[in-house]
Amino acid sequence: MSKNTKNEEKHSIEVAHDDKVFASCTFETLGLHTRLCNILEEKLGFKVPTHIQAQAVPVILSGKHVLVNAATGTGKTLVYLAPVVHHLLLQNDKQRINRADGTYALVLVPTHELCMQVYETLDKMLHRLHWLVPGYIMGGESRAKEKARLRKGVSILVSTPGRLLDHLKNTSSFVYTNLRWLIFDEADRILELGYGKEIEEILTVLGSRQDKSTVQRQNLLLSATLNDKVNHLANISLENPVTIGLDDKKIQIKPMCKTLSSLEAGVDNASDGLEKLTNSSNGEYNMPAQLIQRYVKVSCGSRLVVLMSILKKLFEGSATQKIVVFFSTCDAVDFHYLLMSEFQWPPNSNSEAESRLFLECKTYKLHGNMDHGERRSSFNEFKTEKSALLLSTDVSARGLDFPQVRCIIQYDSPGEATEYVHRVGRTARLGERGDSLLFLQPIEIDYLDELKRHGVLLSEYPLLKLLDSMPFYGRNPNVKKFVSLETHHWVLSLQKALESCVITEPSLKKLAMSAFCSWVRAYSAHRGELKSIFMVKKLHLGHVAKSFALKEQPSLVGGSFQKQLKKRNRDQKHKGGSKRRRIISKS
Ligand SMILES: Nc1ncnc2c1ncn2[C@@H]1O[C@H](COP(=O)(O)OP(=O)(O)OP(=O)(O)O)[C@@H](O)[C@H]1O
Repeated sequence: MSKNTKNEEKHSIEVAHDDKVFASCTFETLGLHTRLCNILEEKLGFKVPTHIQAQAVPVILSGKHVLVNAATGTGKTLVYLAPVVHHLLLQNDKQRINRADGTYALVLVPTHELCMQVYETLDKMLHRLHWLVPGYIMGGESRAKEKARLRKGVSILVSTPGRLLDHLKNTSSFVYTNLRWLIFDEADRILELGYGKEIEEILTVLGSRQDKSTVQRQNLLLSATLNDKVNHLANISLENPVTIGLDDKKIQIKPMCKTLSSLEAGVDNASDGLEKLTNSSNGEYNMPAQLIQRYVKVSCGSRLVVLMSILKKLFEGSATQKIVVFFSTCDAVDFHYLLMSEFQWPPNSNSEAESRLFLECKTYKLHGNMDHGERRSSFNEFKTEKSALLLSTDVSARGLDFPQVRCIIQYDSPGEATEYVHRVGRTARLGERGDSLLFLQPIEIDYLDELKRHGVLLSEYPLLKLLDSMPFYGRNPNVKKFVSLETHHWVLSLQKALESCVITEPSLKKLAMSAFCSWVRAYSAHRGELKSIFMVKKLHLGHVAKSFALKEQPSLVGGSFQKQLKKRNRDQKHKGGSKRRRIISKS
């Protein structure tokens, strides 16, 4: 948690350090409207603020521009929503607010799911305040319906950047002359996804309005991790900001001459501001203290078997088990989803009664290539399940609040350390316990040093112990213990069974081949220093194929893929930069 004692002194808030999550004050003592405090308790069940809420809410109430950096799952959503609702309640006490006033607060978020999630919290907060209208707009929804909603008036609007810009430009009935708050939630991710240009345009459109208007604007930026792009966004959007949750070493908001879009393209690395940010990118992350973080070292060809075994063990070991597994591509999610929904055990069983699914759990998937309806129902259903498995790309990595997720498995490595932090942040939220497991191949083990640079330390998962304990092993007393992973009886048998399943099911085989191809492409798209850890030329493509339960590397894919790789390398040399990974995992 933050060490920003200045703010604590300023607002005389006593934050109890004996409790790791909650502060020893009440929402009233933070200065929030009594009506809002009642709603927080009765509608949301929030009795006392979390530490970050206790620290940040009074500062935000004071009207300052604020940059908030706090660990995942510490309640940052309320940090910005509560002061906005408070001020609107006060305003309404003096002069009635109505829909025709248009939008008072804009919340920008990177993904649809986060948009819905923030909207739902807001909706609960405004339940009894009928004159304050919550709303959301986001890509993929009907523009006409959104236009109609905006025409009627939305007091607090949650949006993804592209769609907001669209309405700012094209919906003349969208009233935002009273806009008082502009909030960027998961600010770094918005920029990671390539929305830099849209953000600049949004700031220009809203900024020019602000010049003409008498309304005073307060801008807020929030994220669990920061990078040079957030520094730049902070620089162009915040005036004399208060930073909360940051020590001075971590970030210095310093003028930078670059545009957000040039930062996205990795152009002009030699600016003054970037020097400061190199320091910030070496800084330690705020991780939930109770999170148990481990890694498992697995050679490429055994990855699938190990994943399946660990999942089986976890689901059989507990009646209520909620797990999220992260993959690097949509194709990989589709393949593993179908495989896990079809793969039977024991294999080749004659009797239907004897043969069951290898993983007997409810399985969901979530990625950006799914249609909106499917994506929404997956998200909502997994949220309400007590025991289930979610296979996902990084679309779930940011901000999503799935209750009671006990374990995060990063089957494909996250790339930058910030992504690691957000992925594991889907568990161990608000002081709850949680485990995380990172898969690494022996050739990738230096990634642990990259995490260590940010103060993230992982212990090794006892893999052989797990494999020795699998039931199949018990039936074969002649097998020697302490054999290597690749020659382990359980591993060999399960791999064989998985390969037979894939080869006999054409749709599965097709998905495996596409997933193989996009996996290697994603692997080759790691940026900067990570390129020396995740080196595609060190991969044995035959073993990669095995990890998709393919007996051999698909020859067709291999040839064309090598050509694609060479072309990509040539293109990157010409462009002098890499736009890379986010394009593939734009989830
Ligand atoms: N004061 C509170 N009392 C009880 N629960 C709370 C309180 N504040 C927030 N929560 C709950 O804590 C969970 C995490 O909150 P939230 O999603 O805002 O965290 P976050 O810091 O934004 O996480 P991330 O960095 O992953 O986006 C949510 O389920 C939210 O409802």
